[in-house]
Amino acid sequence: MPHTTPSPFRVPEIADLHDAALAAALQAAIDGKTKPLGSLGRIEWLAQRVGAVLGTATPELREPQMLVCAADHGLAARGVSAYPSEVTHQMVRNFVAGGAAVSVLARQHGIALTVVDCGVREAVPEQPGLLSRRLGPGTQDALEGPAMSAEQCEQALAHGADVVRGLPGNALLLGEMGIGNTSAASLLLARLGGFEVSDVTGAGTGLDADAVLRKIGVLRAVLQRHAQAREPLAALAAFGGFEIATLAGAALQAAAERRVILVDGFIASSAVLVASKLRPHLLQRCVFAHRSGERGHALMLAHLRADPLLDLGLRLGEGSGAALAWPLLQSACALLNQMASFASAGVSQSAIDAAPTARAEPELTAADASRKPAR
Ligand SMILES: Cc1cc2ncn([C@H]3O[C@H](COP(=O)(O)O)[C@@H](O)[C@H]3O)c2cc1C
Ligand SMILES: O=C(O)c1cccnc1
Repeated sequence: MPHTTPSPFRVPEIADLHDAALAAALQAAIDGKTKPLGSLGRIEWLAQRVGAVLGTATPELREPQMLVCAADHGLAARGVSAYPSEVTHQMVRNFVAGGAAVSVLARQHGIALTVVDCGVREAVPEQPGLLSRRLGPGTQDALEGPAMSAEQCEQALAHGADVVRGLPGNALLLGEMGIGNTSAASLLLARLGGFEVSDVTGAGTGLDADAVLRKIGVLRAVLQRHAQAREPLAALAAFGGFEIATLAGAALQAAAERRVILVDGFIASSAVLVASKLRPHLLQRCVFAHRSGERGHALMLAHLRADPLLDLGLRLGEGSGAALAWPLLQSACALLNQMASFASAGVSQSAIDAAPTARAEPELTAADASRKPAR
């Protein structure tokens, strides 16, 4: 049964988080800890980021929520994935039954898991842990027309925002499932990032080299078919999918509520890409969990000027990389809140004046991002 949206979607305002006094207080707290200056490396950046999002120098993460949005793609019938569309609903059942990678990792780390059927071809009945926000049995074939209508796109965004409003806690982890969705993510990145499609298209679930070339050919034709779809929401409607649009709405709402947003791999990043084109300050609330092995993710991260926490060669999706990175956020907060300071522990500080270059790495600059997509 289709879920009716309570109200039309209005893209929420997302304020600039920049707060020099808080950043200085966080830096002073980090530098005052009993360790050589800058020695916790990127964890110091992470403490800064989480503190900035939660608006305090003593941040506490509460009730983390993993949101896995699932849907099918009309384009999957064009042979752009190594697996058939049935796998989407089979995996949705697996998520809820607790047997998927993301189920195991979420359980291990005490992260609540909510799966949303945004339009899986074969509907899975609503049950504990599974919400139905279906917009149909998958998107249309993007080679024939837009993957979804403008109304469906707006509905999906509204669904994502609505689901987040109903979740407790102050941290949201983004995951997804949908056979064919690396194609949608590549299309969104090519169009919104201005990249050549062959530079941002990869093997997904495991296509061989010839099949990747055929996939690139299909995606190039889709881009030509929708040459006019240049605005973020027009591109989202043209290329899909329902799960990516729902995640984009979820990210916008989470950002408006000042939740920490932990982004998984290539596909979750594509939802954040769309959302950030609508509201650039959203990126101040994001932590990118890892650099996926999927071709295109390194360019996506560079385009977003993001430096991810992990680089493990993951190419799974589901939110698995976000769940793996989660304990690093917990550690950053624990260190900030529990480590002794030089003053409290009576430890002598360096005799040499603090060298500014030894401090936590600042955000990547545009120049850095183009120079070093890798860490
Ligand atoms: C068993 C299985 C479990 C998965 N879990 C995530 N994905 C991942 O693979 C899909 C994207 O790749 P493509 O665009 O090539 O279809 C998405 O569903 C993604 O989450 C899976 C894929 C499979 C086969
Ligand atoms: O990085 C991802 O999200 C990804 C990569 C390959 C297949 N599915 C997901």
